[in-house]
Amino acid sequence: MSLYCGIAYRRKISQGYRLLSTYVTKARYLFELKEDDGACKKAQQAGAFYLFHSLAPLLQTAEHRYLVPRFSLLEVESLLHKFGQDAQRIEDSVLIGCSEQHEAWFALDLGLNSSFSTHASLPKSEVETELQGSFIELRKAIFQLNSMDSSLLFTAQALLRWHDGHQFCSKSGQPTRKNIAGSKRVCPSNNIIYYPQMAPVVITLVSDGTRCLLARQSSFPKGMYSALAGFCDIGENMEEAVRREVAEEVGLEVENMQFSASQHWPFPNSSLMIACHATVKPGQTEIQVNLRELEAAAWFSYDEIATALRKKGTYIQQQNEAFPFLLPPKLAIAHQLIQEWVEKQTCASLPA
Ligand SMILES: NC(=O)C1=CN([C@@H]2O[C@H](COP(=O)(O)OP(=O)(O)OC[C@H]3O[C@@H](n4cnc5c(N)ncnc54)[C@H](O)[C@@H]3O)[C@@H](O)[C@H]2O)C=CC1
Ligand SMILES: [Mg+2]
Repeated sequence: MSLYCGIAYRRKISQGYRLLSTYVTKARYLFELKEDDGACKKAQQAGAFYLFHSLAPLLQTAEHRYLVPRFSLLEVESLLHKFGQDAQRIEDSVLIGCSEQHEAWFALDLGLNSSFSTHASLPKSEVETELQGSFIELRKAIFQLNSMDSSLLFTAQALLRWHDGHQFCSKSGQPTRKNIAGSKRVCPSNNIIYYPQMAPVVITLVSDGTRCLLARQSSFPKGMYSALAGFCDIGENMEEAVRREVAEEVGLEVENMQFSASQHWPFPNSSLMIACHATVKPGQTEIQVNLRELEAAAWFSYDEIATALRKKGTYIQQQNEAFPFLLPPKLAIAHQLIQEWVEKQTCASLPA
């Protein structure tokens, strides 16, 4: 091969003929299904369906874990038929992901009102018997789900809830129509497109260098304390929201902050949790709790937090034990912030 030809060959490779990674082909495949109703409908044929009833996922118990069954299109169609519903109800389903082999995954709620079939919801307990599972409230199930299942079910529940709450155009009042993937809804009278929204929420672990600040709302489980959190106001960036929320909730001024990670959190509605660490000015650490927002807030020492992190057992077991306070569940990004803080404190205390 001549030198030129070799260079041309290399350029050809660099111009995108190289093999795309599995992640890239998966992302592009899902994008195509969201944009092309025909492709999405075709993907349903060989796809798999997660079933919900009034936003509770169908789960099967196996020892101390929950399994999340998936059903083929044929199985879902025969279930609908068995309970006197037309297969058109499948158009209420939403695309929630796909496997590396491009098996598309959908979620379908059998309990919410259907915009496609006049029938009401399927009878919950009979469907549970038929499918040998139970529809379990997601917030209760998260403690016994693995992270991949919980992430998929979080997305599914958030999307199903969004469609259920956005059946009409907020401008014309006309019924809106979802696309096959459920990635948008359109008003046929004015062509306004509605996209599923997440509300941005900042969550901050405030430290004064040796202690961290945790707070609780009356709605939290008994004894649980968490990092400070708050919805971003319109027009605010993350930094401004952190400063405002800390000032509002505990009367302190944040000095520095450092982004940590983010998380989709579907409870009670879809929030995008933007997590960061923040420090307050040394000497300016006197908490003044805003009792309109919080039930309590306090500084916690490294030892108290490290001991709480070492607590074993389920949430309920921990609650029953006479333990001064509980930390958020591992799945919550608040727990990750607290874990990071303890690791940082541990490293800082090691001899140089
Ligand atoms: N995943 C995690 O680790 C954690 C998640 N969270 C979540 O963060 C969210 C915000 O926490 P809060 O302290 O309650 O927020 P917050 O401190 O902003 O107080 C809630 C109040 O914000 C107002 N608000 C403003 N925009 C809102 C919106 N888009 N939706 C609902 N209310 C809005 C309402 O008046 C509401 O009562 C909650 O949904 C909670 O579930 C909270 C702590 C930990
Ligand atoms: Mg808050």
